[in-house]
Amino acid sequence: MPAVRFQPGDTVMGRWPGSNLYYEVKVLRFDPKTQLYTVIYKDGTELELKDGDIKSLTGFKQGRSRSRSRSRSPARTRRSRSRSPARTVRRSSSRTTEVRKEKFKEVLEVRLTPVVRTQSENQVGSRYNLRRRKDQGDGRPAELEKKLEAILPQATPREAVKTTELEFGGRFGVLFWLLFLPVMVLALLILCAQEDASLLNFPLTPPPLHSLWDCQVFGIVLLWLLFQAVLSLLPIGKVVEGMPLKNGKTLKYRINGFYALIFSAISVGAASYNEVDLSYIHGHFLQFYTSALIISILLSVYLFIRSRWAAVDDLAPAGNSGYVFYDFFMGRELNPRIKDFDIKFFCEMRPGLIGWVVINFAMLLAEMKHKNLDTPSPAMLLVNGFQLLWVADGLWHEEKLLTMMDIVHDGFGFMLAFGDLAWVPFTFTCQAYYLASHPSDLSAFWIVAIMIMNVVGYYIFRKANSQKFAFRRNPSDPALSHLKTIPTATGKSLIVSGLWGFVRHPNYLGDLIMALAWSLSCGFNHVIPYFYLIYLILLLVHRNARDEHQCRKKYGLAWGEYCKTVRYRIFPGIY
Ligand SMILES: NC(=O)C1=CN([C@@H]2O[C@H](COP(=O)(O)OP(=O)(O)OC[C@H]3O[C@@H](n4cnc5c(N)ncnc54)[C@H](OP(=O)(O)O)[C@@H]3O)[C@@H](O)[C@H]2O)C=CC1
Ligand SMILES: CC(C)CCC[C@@H](C)[C@H]1CC=C2C3=C(CC[C@@]21C)[C@@]1(C)CC[C@H](O)C(C)(C)[C@@H]1CC3
Repeated sequence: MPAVRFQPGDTVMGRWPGSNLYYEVKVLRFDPKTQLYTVIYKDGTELELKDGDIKSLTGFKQGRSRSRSRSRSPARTRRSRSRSPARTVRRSSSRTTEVRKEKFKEVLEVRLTPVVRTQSENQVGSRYNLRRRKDQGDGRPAELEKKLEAILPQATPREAVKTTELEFGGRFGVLFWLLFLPVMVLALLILCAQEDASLLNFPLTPPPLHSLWDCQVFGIVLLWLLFQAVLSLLPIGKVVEGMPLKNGKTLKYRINGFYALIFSAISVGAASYNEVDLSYIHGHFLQFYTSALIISILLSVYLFIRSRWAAVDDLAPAGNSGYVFYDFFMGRELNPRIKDFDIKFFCEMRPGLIGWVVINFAMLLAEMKHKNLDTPSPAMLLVNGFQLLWVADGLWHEEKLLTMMDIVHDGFGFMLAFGDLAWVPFTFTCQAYYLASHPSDLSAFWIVAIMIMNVVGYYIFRKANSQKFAFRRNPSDPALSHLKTIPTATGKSLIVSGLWGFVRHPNYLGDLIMALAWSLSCGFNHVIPYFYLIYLILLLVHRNARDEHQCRKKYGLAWGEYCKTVRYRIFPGIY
């Protein structure tokens, strides 16, 4: 075990996680169990750092002066301030490499700007705002980093950081979820199909095997996945870069989800026009679910096995505890790819999400067929319309997913594979599945009220998400100049006015209002159509807790101040 190099109270240079920037920090404590130092930055942010991410002040300064004495031009002497020793140590190769590295350091050099805020801005007084010099958010550092990677000798392989904070009930909790979630979806579908869909009427005998398995259905599901994969690979739509990874590199993604939706709609429409009976999906729904479940399990096993060969930098921070079931559930690899095909991004946005809309349409046809209707019921039309809008919106804004926790932080394991391929298409469709065989007679008043509710929810959801995305992309956008913000030590600010000043997650609130509108469309006869709403409340409350935990770590005191300014989490009036 390595010796403890620093003591509480020592002032050292600490690397800012995920970057090559070093700031002066004070050591607060060392945890021998996790081998992590808790350090405090000048703005009060507390973080846990590995030994390798801490340099002694003297070593750091020596590194700096060594590099200064080697510099020839005064300009370079000026630039060599706040230089990372890690980079100094690496400087052993040719002169050309050195010159290129100097250029790179210039970009990474940081500036400490005291931020003085006014009385009206919550009396914060002065503090430091750390910004990358010359990085105006135009992607130049990432590009330079890539060039640098290409010219530098390979760095010593790093060890993966072990996941110590276990979520979802830890190693035993995930065992429960692994078994419970697939069974719960099955139970939900069985109940939905019953004439009396009351919870009290749940059949106690298990369903016969033939109602769960059909080779043809399995083949159709595979074909659907293949069809969506081909659509995702079509050279249509722009190619964008994702968020920088731990090693500073970025991955490229083709954004063509909305085209895929249109192609899929045309294909399904053409099939229906040519008398392909889509209500087949309704009649074989359990078999479709079992097929999707099996595929998600096989995919998770494949992902787990291939993660053994993944590079340290490609591992997700949350899925590397060393406990097999935990890591299998959470996912070890962050962005598993086969060549340029990103499996996680594909699964999140395509087969399940577009499948959801197709299944809804199949349920609409099944309702008309079974109830001998010339037109679908108003409730079925509302559910189909609302959910199509939600899916189309998601695919239209597909690029924004690249900044979300699921892509940036979570590994791709059973939770997301099952969630994307089985949970989304078979539980999110539960309202349409329910309506296909249960009536919901809505009065004109209710129809209008539900439509208004969905419009209000959608407005809040879209405005909040778009505002945050636009602000993150360009905080100095004149269109956003009316927003009040709180600066943080990372250089990013937090919006504290408008929707983001009303509650801390207005986008969740909007999503929940929409979910309520969808459920209300199904009437009050049974609780089953409210499943989606209940799931979303639980998921978003939990997600909110996870996100706030991450933000507290990232933003330290500034986050605490944000919480004091914007007191409610998701629901106004509830802390
Ligand atoms: N139907 C479903 O099953 C689900 C739907 N969703 C929906 O997806 C959407 C996105 O959700 P999700 O990714 O969880 O969360 P958010 O889009 O809310 O992202 C949270 C992040 O936003 C940034 N942030 C938080 N507060 C502020 C602020 N005041 N100002 C600026 N930035 C802030 C922080 O990241 P940073 O500072 O690093 O930028 C934080 O980590 C939501 O609308 C949600 O309803 C989500 C999950 C499931
Ligand atoms: C198995 C579980 C109990 C939970 C699984 C959860 C996942 C299915 C969802 C977690 C977050 C999601 C999001 C979307 C789809 C569902 C999952 C993966 C989303 C990509 C759908 C499209 C939206 O527009 C969105 C806002 C981008 C969604 C983001 C979160």
